[in-house]
This record gives sequence, C-alpha cells and structure tokens, in this order.
Amino acid sequence: MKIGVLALQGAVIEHVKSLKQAGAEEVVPVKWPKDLDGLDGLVLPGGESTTIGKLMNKYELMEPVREMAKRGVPMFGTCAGLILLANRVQGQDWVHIGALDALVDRNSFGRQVDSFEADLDVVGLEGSEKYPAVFIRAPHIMEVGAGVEVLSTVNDRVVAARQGHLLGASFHPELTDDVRLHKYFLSMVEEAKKAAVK
Ligand SMILES: NC(=O)CC[C@H](N)C(=O)O
Repeated sequence: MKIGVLALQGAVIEHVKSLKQAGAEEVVPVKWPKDLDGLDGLVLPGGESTTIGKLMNKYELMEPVREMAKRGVPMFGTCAGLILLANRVQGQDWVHIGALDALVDRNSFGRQVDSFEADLDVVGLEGSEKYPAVFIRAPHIMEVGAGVEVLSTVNDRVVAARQGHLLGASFHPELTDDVRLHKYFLSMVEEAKKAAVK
C-alpha cells in the first residue's frame, strides 16, 4: 500500500508520521506529477487552501489529482484539504479538486475561537473513546450531497464526512497521537484495492 501526502504547504511530516503509525507500508511526499504514480491513496493536508490550490496549479498537480479522484483513488482532506476536496465553497465562485459533494464554509468557527480542541464521536472509528480533534481556523461542512455520510459534528456543525472513497475532516488528525482516523482512511484504501482486484 503506497500513500501520498501532498507536500506543497502545511502539515506534511505529521501526516506522514501518523500514516506510518497507523500501519501504512510506504508513504511518499507529493510535489511533482510523477510522485502520483502508483499511489493507492492521497492525503491533502491542512494549511491555506488558496495557497495550496495555486501551488497545485503551478506544479501541474490539479488536473491529475482531479482525474485520480474521478478514477476512485481514495483521498483524505483535512482542514484546508477538505476545502480543496469539496465541490462547493461558500462565497467563492471557484473550487479546487471539486470531488466531495459538499458545501464548505471557510474559517467558520469565528475569530475568538480560531483554535480549539473538542472530543468528538466519530462514526466508524475503533473503540468507544472520543476522538481528540484540533481545530485551527477550521472550515465546516454546511451541506452534504445525497451520497455523503456525516461522520461527526460539533454544535450541530458537520466536521467529518465520507463519500465512498473520499474522506474529509475540518480538524487536524495529524496533530494528535490518536491515529484512528488515519487507520480508518487506510481501511478505505484497502477496500478500494480489493474492489479493483475483483
Ligand atoms: N488549518 C487550516 O488548514 C486552515 C484552513 C484555512 N483557514 C483555509 O481556509 O484554507
């Protein structure tokens, strides 16, 4: 299993570590289109979505990543990565990858609480302990399409969701020691691989 982490800006090394801890055999940083070759899954880290989007265009990664999403390669977008993955962004007339059927609102938790932690119930994770989530100038999901499963909410706001091979979270799972969400993503990658073999 080979997982890529988009490495243009943001929390890259932390995702690499978490993925390895969660059991990924090979994790590679993605900077150039050739780095996408042979990936079984791709993580889109947090940072600043406008900047990452611009860099994806500059490094000619946007089109191939869109194609991969269409082909069913599993992708996990966290924070800015969720914004990159969404097919609608509130108040913005453009999208980036545009794959996850969701309307996302940027920086939606207000200035005074730009960063906070919350213990969440997340559907599909191992065990019954709450998941410690770190939110940094985080987006939230305002609406989801019919094929999207809501995995977690904070104050009635959707902060994690899945649509088949696509996973998105408002928070930063790579900044905690709890790697259950990364494990969950790896299980999606396994599923996709099995489906492809059949
Ligand atoms: N921590 C983050 O990734 C913040 C996301 C950032 N506020 C954006 O809109 O892109």
